[in-house]
Amino acid sequence: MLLAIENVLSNQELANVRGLYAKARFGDGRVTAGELAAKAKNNLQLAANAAETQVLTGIVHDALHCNPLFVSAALPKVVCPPLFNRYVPGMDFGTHVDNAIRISAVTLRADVSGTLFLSEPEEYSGGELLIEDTYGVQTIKLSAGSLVLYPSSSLHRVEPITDGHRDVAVFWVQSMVRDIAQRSLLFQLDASIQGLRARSPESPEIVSLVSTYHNLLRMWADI
Ligand SMILES: O=C(O)CCC(=O)C(=O)O
Ligand SMILES: [Fe+2]
Repeated sequence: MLLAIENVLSNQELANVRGLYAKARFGDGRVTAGELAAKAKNNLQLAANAAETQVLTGIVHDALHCNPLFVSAALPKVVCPPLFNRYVPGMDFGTHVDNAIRISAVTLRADVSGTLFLSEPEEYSGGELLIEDTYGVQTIKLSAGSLVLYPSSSLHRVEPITDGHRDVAVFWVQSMVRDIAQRSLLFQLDASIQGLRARSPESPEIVSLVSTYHNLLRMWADI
């Protein structure tokens, strides 16, 4: 399941993040890449111990956990501290699949990968995120403050940047529901319940659908 979520960061949060990016000093992105990804990865990254990293991590984590669509789609058990990346002209990230296990301040199994866009699409050329999913290759370039989520098992790449710079925060989620098909069903069911609630709040079926949602979650979730 590939899902774009708009306006995950408010204008104020985005301005704060961009202010911190403007002050930050970036190093080589390969320091956190696994053996295979290191060959493909060609970008800049904020060090985990840089002064700005902790503040940025707090802003992104808070925004994610407050976003009902993110919570419903990812059913997060653990979200790793994001990597704060910048791509300048000539940089790219070749085709790869993300490591199954991410080891950082927290160790997790990567079920869901996320890119939170911090630059506007018109601020750089190239730099599309290409993700192979069941329906073919999807090309993603979202507005600043928006997010794409995709299964960590997907092959993906970032096309070379030819002008400007592409700032993103990338992160991985270990989901309470490991199985992607089960997670997708729960997401669809939750979306239907929210739609029904909005259109017809008095529907007696809501109680039974919510019960079904929770009973499926009880059956499938590991916490
Ligand atoms: O920059 C992106 O959108 C994705 C980067 C990526 O694939 C990675 O860091 O593993
Ligand atoms: Fe990746």
